[in-house]
Amino acid sequence: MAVPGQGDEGRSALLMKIVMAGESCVGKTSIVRRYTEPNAAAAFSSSSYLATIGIDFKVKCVTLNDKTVKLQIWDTAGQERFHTLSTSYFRGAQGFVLVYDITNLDSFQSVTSWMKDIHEKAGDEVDIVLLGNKCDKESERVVPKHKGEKLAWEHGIPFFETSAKDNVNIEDAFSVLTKEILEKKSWVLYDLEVVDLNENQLSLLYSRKMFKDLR
Ligand SMILES: Nc1nc2c(ncn2[C@@H]2O[C@H](COP(=O)(O)OP(=O)(O)OP(=O)(O)O)[C@@H](O)[C@H]2O)c(=O)[nH]1
Repeated sequence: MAVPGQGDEGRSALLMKIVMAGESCVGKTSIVRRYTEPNAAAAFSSSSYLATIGIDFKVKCVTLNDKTVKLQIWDTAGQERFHTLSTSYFRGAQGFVLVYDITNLDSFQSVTSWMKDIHEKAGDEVDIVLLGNKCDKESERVVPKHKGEKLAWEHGIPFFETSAKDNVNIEDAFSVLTKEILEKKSWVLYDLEVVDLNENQLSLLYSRKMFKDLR
């Protein structure tokens, strides 16, 4: 049986493009690191914050319904000056992790605008999971949990409160999202070959192949 993240990277696999979305500083990079890097906890030993410049992505292989699935997780920059660049990566995504910060009201109020961007660029059929991150900071909370639940319910999407810091609900959120994507009956997966052009930057060669029989 395939072991997630071990030894499957080189093999042709079903591929899902997942994009992180949400305002700056809500924790998108921290969530991706927590999910894809086993020792991500070390990242929280420092109080420094490095904004994502441009775009980055990580790859993680998981096994779903006995299929090896390569998750390509794009981490976009939330800063306004990168908005056009970030949203240009929405096209072709099958899933989105839309994040706000429970200690930042503006980040919650911008969720609807991010939803609009997602549907405009990626269509109405994409799967989205809404995360209220930094739930370890209960004393600084300004967005009640029920407001996040209500918003997610209005959009018909799953919702989790998460903490990248304490590793709360991160695995579950990605698991629910990837299962929803895989369960779509009329779904087409693209096999993308990721080419490492140099040590710092990655580019993509898209070789489109249809996978009709997913089960
Ligand atoms: N307490 C706490 N802090 C967090 C959590 N997630 C992220 N942070 C902190 O919040 C700050 C911003 O985190 P990032 O992951 O860089 O945020 P981002 O959304 O990727 O920001 P941009 O790159 O600007 O879009 C950093 O100082 C993190 O350490 C969390 O769950 N709990």
